[in-house]
Amino acid sequence: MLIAPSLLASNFLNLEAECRMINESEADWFHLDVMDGRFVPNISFGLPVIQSIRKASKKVFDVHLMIEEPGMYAEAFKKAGADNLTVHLEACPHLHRNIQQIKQLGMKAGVAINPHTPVQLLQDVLRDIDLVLIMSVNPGFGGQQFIPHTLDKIRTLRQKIDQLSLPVLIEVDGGIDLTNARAIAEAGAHVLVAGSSIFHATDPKSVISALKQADKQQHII
Ligand SMILES: O=C(CO)[C@@H](O)[C@H](O)COP(=O)(O)O
Repeated sequence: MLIAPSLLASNFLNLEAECRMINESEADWFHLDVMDGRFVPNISFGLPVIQSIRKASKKVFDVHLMIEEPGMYAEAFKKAGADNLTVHLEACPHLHRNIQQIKQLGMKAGVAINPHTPVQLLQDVLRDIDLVLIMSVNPGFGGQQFIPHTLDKIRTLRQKIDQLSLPVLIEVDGGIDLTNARAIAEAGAHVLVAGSSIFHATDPKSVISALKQADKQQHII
């Protein structure tokens, strides 16, 4: 199980310490949520912030673009330090072109889908991408409740990926904590994104370690 703490829930006044905590933890990726106030009704942070924290960590930078026209900025995010670049299916009328561009720039290509979007719509790009980001909340804000129907979407997608033997990771994002991580892992997720449950905890590193064991808990208990 890969763990990607979502920096959106971190203390922006003390980003250096938050980065240090992630570096010292068992987290695998930094999850970075970029919002434009158009595709989603919120504005977060962008290129200068990612460029700055790139100097503070060697971990994988997993950038989730909740923006319109992501193709206009793909090269800039590569230069800022993105390793994975994920665009929303709902924001991309030319999704295949966006995926090709991301891969040509040397990044892993991800496609995110909103809670109302069926996983079946990914069928014709599944062979071209490195990861699918299944949103388990409506994108735009941290601290929301996990939408239970997401579990069915994860199971359906995992079955398809296994059936085709594709090296595609399933990443799940929104409302994930220690109460639901095991169910999400059992449904077939490979990567868990968590914001509030990590950064609002008294001991964030131990939450990260516990989330990392989510797929093994049944053997521990
Ligand atoms: O992309 C998003 C929200 O749009 C997520 O990455 C959230 O930031 C996850 O935060 P929590 O739901 O874990 O607080």
